[in-house]
Amino acid sequence: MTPAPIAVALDAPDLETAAHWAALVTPHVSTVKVGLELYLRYGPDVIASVRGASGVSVFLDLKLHDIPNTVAGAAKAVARLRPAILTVHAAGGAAMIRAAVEAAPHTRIAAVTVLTSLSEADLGGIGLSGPAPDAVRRLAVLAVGAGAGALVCSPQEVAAVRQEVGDDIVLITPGVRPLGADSQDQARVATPEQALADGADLLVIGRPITAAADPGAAAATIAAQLRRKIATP
Ligand SMILES: O=C(O)c1cc(=O)[nH]c(=O)n1[C@@H]1O[C@H](COP(=O)(O)O)[C@@H](O)[C@H]1O
Repeated sequence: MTPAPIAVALDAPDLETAAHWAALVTPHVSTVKVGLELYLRYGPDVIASVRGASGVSVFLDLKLHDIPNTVAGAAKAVARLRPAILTVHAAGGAAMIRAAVEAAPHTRIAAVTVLTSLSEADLGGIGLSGPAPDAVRRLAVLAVGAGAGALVCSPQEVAAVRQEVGDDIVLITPGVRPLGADSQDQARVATPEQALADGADLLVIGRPITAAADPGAAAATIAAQLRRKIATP
């Protein structure tokens, strides 16, 4: 069966747990995501551990955000690990995004627009006034212009971003919660089915899968729902 377009966020405190989750979910999903918690604790070895024998795509979520020269060096340092996707913050600006794209030519650079944990009130607090979709669209256009091949936004903006950037850009949505699930620290959320219907290519899902009693079964259930949605849109 084709794996569902889900990146499971392996936000685990230790490598054994992350590798265990990865083994449980990889029959059902296309991608696993390594974030700051694991990478800062274990470094490059973590990539091979979660990739395992399955050869699942690895999404390295380091959300780089610094001056272009520093980001170029960081992107080059991790490019040799051949992650399928590497994140940078779009707010780092066009030159920074371009530096990452040039430094990691075999990795898709995904620009994070506005974190899904930020509400409209939070945006005002950091000086990004106006509705979240406006800021997301602005940053999306800037990032694509700088060569980003993927964008990260919430499912609430994905339809608008798709309209803005067309079909060639991979749209990635965290902030995904099955119906009735706790949104926790996520502010701009939608269900997996809605995210897919609105044009997301890859859904990032962490705790709704990894905190389940059986992460493999949780991943299989969401994957089956998405496959049904793909078959009968
Ligand atoms: O870049 C990301 O993956 C990301 C961007 C964003 O705006 N919001 C966001 O939640 N994420 C990541 O997506 C994952 C969401 O996890 P859950 O909230 O547990 O589903 C975490 O690993 C976050 O670091």
